[in-house]
Amino acid sequence: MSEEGSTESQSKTWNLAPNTEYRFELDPGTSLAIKLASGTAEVFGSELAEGKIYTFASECKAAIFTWNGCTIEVIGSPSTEYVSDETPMFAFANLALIFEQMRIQAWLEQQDPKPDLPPSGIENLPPGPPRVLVLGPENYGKTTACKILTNYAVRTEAGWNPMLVNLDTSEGGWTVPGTISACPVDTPIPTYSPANPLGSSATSAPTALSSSALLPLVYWYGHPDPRKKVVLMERLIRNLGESIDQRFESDPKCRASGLFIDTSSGFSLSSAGEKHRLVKACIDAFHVNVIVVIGHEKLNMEMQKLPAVEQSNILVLKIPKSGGVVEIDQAYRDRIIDYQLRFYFYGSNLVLPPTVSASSLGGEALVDLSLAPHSLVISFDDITIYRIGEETMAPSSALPIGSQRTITETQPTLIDPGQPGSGLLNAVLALLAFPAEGAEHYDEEVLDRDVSGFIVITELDIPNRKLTILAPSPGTLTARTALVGSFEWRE
Ligand SMILES: Nc1ncnc2c1ncn2[C@@H]1O[C@H](COP(=O)(O)OP(=O)(O)OP(=O)(O)O)[C@@H](O)[C@H]1O
Repeated sequence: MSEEGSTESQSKTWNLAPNTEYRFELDPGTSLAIKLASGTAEVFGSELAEGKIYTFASECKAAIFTWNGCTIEVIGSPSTEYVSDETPMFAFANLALIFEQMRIQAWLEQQDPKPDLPPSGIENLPPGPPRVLVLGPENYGKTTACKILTNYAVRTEAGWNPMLVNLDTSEGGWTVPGTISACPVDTPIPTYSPANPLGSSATSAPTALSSSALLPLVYWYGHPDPRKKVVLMERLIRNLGESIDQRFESDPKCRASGLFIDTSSGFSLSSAGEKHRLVKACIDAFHVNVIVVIGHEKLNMEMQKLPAVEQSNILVLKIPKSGGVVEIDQAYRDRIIDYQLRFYFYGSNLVLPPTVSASSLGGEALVDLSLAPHSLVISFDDITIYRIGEETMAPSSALPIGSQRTITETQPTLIDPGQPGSGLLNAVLALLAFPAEGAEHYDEEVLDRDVSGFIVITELDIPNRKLTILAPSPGTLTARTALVGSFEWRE
């Protein structure tokens, strides 16, 4: 059980004028409670209910925005707090309007017989539902933009359920870091902790599902930087795109709702000879028809001129960067990875201020989602572990003269846990979802399988050929196949 800090109980009231936001940042080990006393307010597009209390923890940095003015009561002591009247929320509202038009048109187009279509009212919109790729440098608010736009879509009366795609492998989205994932969203995504930036998923808590727990489709990449293994990343993006297409075939409402793709800054950086290769992969796999560039003129121009963008008539829109987006450093990023891994296995137990009772809480704050992971001892022979690519291999200079390395970036290499330096101790492993567990499969197939869960190797007993595993549930791991990357469990 992990504790998410203590909250001091002093309370402060803030009166927010229309179109302003209260921004706050929390220190490690502290938490904050905010009550909407009157008026209307939202956190990154997710509305707050009047009179309810919302909690924030794990060094959360966020803002309470109001369109019409409100009064909030803040219980606790954030390390930074201020009100700003300079926000990009009008730009987001305009984007939301454009995307709503595209959804309505796409939905009507899908009907049989097709009704007479009313004019969209907005000129030169690309055809089809909004399939939006969000790009920008590091710490520009890409994840926040995706959240706001998704939340504005699900809040309309039409009942849209857009697909949210997380390609930021430096953070886990709904699961652990190192993954890419997608999930249809039909209720607003709350913000309360960077341990689960896109809301809680069902994958970590099969016995404690909240009504809005999401079931994302997940593929394992294994590293924070998408440029580390570009060919592998392209292949996973293609796989995810195909899975989403299949989902859209069986769910026309989801198809018309469109999708939002969150990326890491690695997608926006052009490296020599491979200019915007991952952007092109996204355009192809997700049939992107809108690119939203956050606050970066040069990237905006590069996108307008990208042949793949010109050929497909993709609409490129630039929106300003919010002054509220926090510059986060590597140490904080490392702590977020730890929070996300810990949340996957242990859940969280938030300490409430003395004056706050659990019954007064609103939204989806996980006050007491304590999970009990299991420690299992298994034999080396029970599990097959692969690493993708060549990182544990001898350097090319150590190969015999004249011989060439034949292993490619996407070649699965079988790992022997008995080999010293296997890199398995404390490694995070993704368990693959093979339809028939234990059935024979080709090595290559491990590249294209989605993930059913995660485990950590906590002890390696080479003499007795045993592994001690931390697993979210007690089930057997016999004949399972797993992938290892570069993420480690830190106590
Ligand atoms: N208006 C705001 N007020 C306060 N905090 C904010 C605001 N907008 C974003 N943040 C916070 O700033 C941090 C960075 O934002 P975000 O994760 O959206 O950026 P990003 O561009 O996706 O980052 P990355 O480079 O890691 O992909 C997050 O903790 C987010 O909650």
